[in-house]
Amino acid sequence: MPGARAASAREPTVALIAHDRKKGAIVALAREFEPLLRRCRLLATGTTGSLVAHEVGLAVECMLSGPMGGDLQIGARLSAGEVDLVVFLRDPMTPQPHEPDINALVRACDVHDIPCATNESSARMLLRSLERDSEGAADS
Ligand SMILES: O=C(CO)COP(=O)(O)O
Repeated sequence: MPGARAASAREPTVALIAHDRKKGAIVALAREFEPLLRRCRLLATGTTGSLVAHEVGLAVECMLSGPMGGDLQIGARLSAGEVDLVVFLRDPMTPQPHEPDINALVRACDVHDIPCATNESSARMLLRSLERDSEGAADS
């Protein structure tokens, strides 16, 4: 996958983002993949990042909170080639005031062909794949 492109040259950068009703799910995912995520560079929107850092003890570079422009900041980093994988647990049941920013980030993933998981099952698949890639890189 495209994320593997950069994984061999440097540690992969993973962006973590979750809407409020998905905060518990992102913390659970971060706990589940903690050994992998510890070997990655992590970016996150503000509240998500603080929560993951506090609850799981991972080092996270926090952007602004999503509604204040954090999704756009991650989109800019991604467009500059600095993000390898995005986990964006969106809440499909709650309208968001910054819907255009959310769409812009998901669009940036499509424009730059960066894997983007928007639910927990797909996040697990992508993170497992990254895990396998990083184990392969460690073996070679
Ligand atoms: O709103 C978000 C993503 O669109 C998430 O932002 P926070 O992590 O700051 O809650």
